[in-house]
Amino acid sequence: MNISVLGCGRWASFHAWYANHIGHNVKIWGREGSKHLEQLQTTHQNEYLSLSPDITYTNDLKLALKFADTIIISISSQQLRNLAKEIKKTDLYMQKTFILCMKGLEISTGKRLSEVFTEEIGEDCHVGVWVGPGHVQDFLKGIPNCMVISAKNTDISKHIINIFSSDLIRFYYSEDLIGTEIGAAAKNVVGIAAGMLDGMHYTSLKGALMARGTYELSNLIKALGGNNMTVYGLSHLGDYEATLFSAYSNNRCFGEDFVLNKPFSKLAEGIYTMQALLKLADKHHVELPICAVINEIVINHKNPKEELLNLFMRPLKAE
Ligand SMILES: NC(=O)C1=CN([C@@H]2O[C@H](COP(=O)(O)OP(=O)(O)OC[C@H]3O[C@@H](n4cnc5c(N)ncnc54)[C@H](OP(=O)(O)O)[C@@H]3O)[C@@H](O)[C@H]2O)C=CC1
Ligand SMILES: O=C(CO)COP(=O)(O)O
Repeated sequence: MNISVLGCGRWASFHAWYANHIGHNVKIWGREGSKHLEQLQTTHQNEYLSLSPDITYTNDLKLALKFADTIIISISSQQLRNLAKEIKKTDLYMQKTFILCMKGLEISTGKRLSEVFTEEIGEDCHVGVWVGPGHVQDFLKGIPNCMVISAKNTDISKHIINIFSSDLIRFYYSEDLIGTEIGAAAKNVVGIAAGMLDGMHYTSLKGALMARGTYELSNLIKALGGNNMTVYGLSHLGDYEATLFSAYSNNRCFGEDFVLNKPFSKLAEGIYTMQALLKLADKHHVELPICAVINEIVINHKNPKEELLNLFMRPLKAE
């Protein structure tokens, strides 16, 4: 089957590798001037992986959309609306299946990525999200993982699972798109908090962080109309190992480097997501103490140790 991958960074290149690995024909699209695209095109590799020479490349969005009926998108979440507008202009999206492989929320609106995409494109295509734990580095070593697909309609999820199942990735589907997307995006904020604890040598507080992180997110998911139990599934709690404990997690590394005053240049989606989550929390009258504290530290430059200790050592409160 033909698969197009829109995006050519860390996770998009993994998707291209994976689709090729399980026998699909793959075309990668990158925007005009993309250094990532140029590197892949000329060397067939990047800092994470090597790609088969069978994979083709383009910076022509129309060519990428014509190539396949199943299209993976993995770019930075804040750019999805712009890309969706470009896709809309091509008129080449009808009846295709778009799979959003990103973890974020739109900072200006708090909207989930499937909402953003559907708002721009309309209902003439199928949209699913593919999230859950997984790092390129682990998959490339052959270590399998479980991931989750969600869509408005379960038939779409099952269709995606049929195309992409393998011994390397075992899929589950979730009927709770709201909980799945919020959970996937929010785990990055908890990952930043975990990295800060690591940087402060307070790693043992990660147990409390996990207990309280799931609790506060479950309240938000419920208020948004999702299932509060989804937070304990693959998209959120199931991704804690890969984010709160993994040396490969950009979000955890960002948090650690932040408290150590070291620069961090890779994409840490949690920085944007925490701001979107706080808007949602405000609108729906839900408290998100962990998100609020991380926001105070990162955006308002409050003292990390003081803020995090205040968070966990708050006055008497029933669990
Ligand atoms: N287990 C999982 O499900 C994982 C999910 N992710 C998610 O994948 C997403 C991407 O992360 P990652 O690959 O690390 O990020 P990278 O920074 O490595 O790649 C981002 C890509 O987005 C592209 N891009 C940015 N803006 C635009 C735009 N306006 N139009 C088109 N392309 C654009 C960049 O293009 P350019 O090449 O020009 O810079 C780059 O190719 C994130 O949401 C992340 O959370 C990441 C890892 C694992
Ligand atoms: O989502 C991921 C692992 O499941 C990747 O997390 P980071 O973006 O923090 O590296």
